[in-house]
This record gives sequence, structure tokens and C-alpha cells, in this order.
Amino acid sequence: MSKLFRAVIMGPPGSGKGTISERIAQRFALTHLSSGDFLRENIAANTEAGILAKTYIDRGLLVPDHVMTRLLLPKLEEMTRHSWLMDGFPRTLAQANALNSTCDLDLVISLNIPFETLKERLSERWVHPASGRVYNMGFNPPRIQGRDDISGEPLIQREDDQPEAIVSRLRHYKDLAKPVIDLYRSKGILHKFSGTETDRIWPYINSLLSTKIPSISQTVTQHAPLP
Ligand SMILES: Nc1ncnc2c1ncn2[C@@H]1O[C@H](COP(=O)(O)OP(=O)(O)OP(=O)(O)O)[C@@H](O)[C@H]1O
Ligand SMILES: Nc1nc2c(ncn2[C@@H]2O[C@H](COP(=O)(O)OP(=O)(O)O)[C@@H](O)[C@H]2O)c(=O)[nH]1
Repeated sequence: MSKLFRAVIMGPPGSGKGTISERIAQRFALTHLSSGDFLRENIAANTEAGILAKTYIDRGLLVPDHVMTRLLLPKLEEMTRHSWLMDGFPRTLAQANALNSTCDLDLVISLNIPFETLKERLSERWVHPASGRVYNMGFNPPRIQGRDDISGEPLIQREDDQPEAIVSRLRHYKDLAKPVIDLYRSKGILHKFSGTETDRIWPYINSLLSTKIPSISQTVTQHAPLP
């Protein structure tokens, strides 16, 4: 059996999970899975789970654990031949335990970014709601101001990216994430990165993954030679 690489990226809102996941996916040819994108796809396709999830997301609530696991775990089980990086899941201990019973993670990245930095970034975050594409007026501005690069549609600022909402989102994240982080620390797979700039954190993540992923590809070559 070939060994694939399975990782999770965690961090508070605005910590750069989406930005760093994109870089990892490109550099290491992993599939980037995002729970938020997956929910948006289900909402757009009007699936039963999507319709249900929307009732929570519209009220600013997390989607219940059983809905998330029913949606995501079959998707992960299908990905038997892909290495992946998951962003946005697990968010709770119940989700982490459910994931645990489906697959063995190789590594968890936890981003630790100061609150002031998160507040600044989120106040400058603009999103294309239909696709989840994210921009930042200073860091990665759209080519045309206020418009999505691909569709040309208008960008919006999320209500919950306002400074007043961020404090409670952050507290909520910390409460829920702590037991998940503790679980991954106890398994010895947690890697924590701290800093205020993605471009300065990225080289550390890049070199960590460079040490892990080649050894995993060697295992693939050893046990599953290409035809
Ligand atoms: N693992 C999850 N468990 C429960 N709800 C989730 C999960 N992932 C996403 N959601 C729901 O989908 C919404 C959008 O998710 P998404 O990851 O795109 O953004 P976010 O988590 O709100 O913010 P950020 O990208 O700033 O961390 C969330 O606000 C939440 O309601
Ligand atoms: N100024 C600045 N903005 C950043 C940096 N890294 C990411 N961003 C922006 O900060 C916002 C939050 O990043 P995102 O990847 O969406 O974080 P997530 O909520 O954890 O997925 C987005 O608008 C990004 O473009 C950085 O180093 N500096």
C-alpha cells in the first residue's frame, strides 16, 4: 500500500490558512481541501446538506458536527490515491475524533498570529462570495479594485470581518481549537508557527514539508513502483 501525505492546517480567522494552503498545494502538489469551499459548493448545488448548512452559516453559526462529518468524511474516504491538506476541518474535538477514525494524519500545522495582526488583515480582506477567493488590499490586491480577478464580479467585505465581531470569533476559535490542538500535540504531529507575516512563516513551513514529503514519495516508490 502506498503511503500518502495527509495534513491539516489550523489557525484563527485571518491567520493565513487559505493563503498558506494555496502555496503548499502548489509547491507540493497536494490537493487543498477547504471545508468552507466545500460547504459553498454544496450550497450552490442545493444539496440537502448544503441547504441545511446554509441555515447555520447565515446565522453566523458553525455547522453541527454530525452534518460536517457526514459531508466531509465520505469525500476524504474517496481520496484514497491523493495526498491532501485540509483547511477548516476539524474545528471541534468531535470532528477531530471522527477524522481520527477515518485516517491517520501525518502532520498538523497550527498558525499562531497576534490578535492585532488578525484584526488588521481581516479589516482589509475582500472576498468573492461565490468562489471563496480572497484578496487583501495591501497584501494581494485584485487586479481591478473591487472586482474578482477571474469572474469580474464584485468583491464584498464579510460582516464578521469587522473588528467588533473578530474578538468574539477569536475567543470562540480558541475555546474550540484548544482541545483539538492538545490532541494533536499529544500525538506528536503538531507543528506551531508564529509570526506576523505569511512571507516570513512560509519558508519554515516549506522546509518542514520538504523534509516530510520526499521521504513519503520514497515510500511510494518502494512499495508501489510505477508500471
Ligand atoms: N469544520 C467546520 N465545522 C463547522 N462549521 C464550519 C466548518 N468549516 C466551515 N464551517 C462553516 O462555514 C463557514 C465558512 O467557513 P470558512 O472556513 O470559509 O470561513 P470562516 O471559518 O468563517 O473564516 P476564516 O476563513 O476567516 O477562518 C464558517 O463560518 C462556518 O459556519
Ligand atoms: N498584510 C498581510 N495580509 C495577509 C498576509 N497573509 C495573508 N494575508 C491576508 O489576510 C487575510 C486573511 O488570510 P486568509 O488566508 O484568508 O486566512 P484564513 O482566514 O486563516 O484562511 C486575507 O485577506 C489575506 O490575503 C500577510 O502576511 N500580510
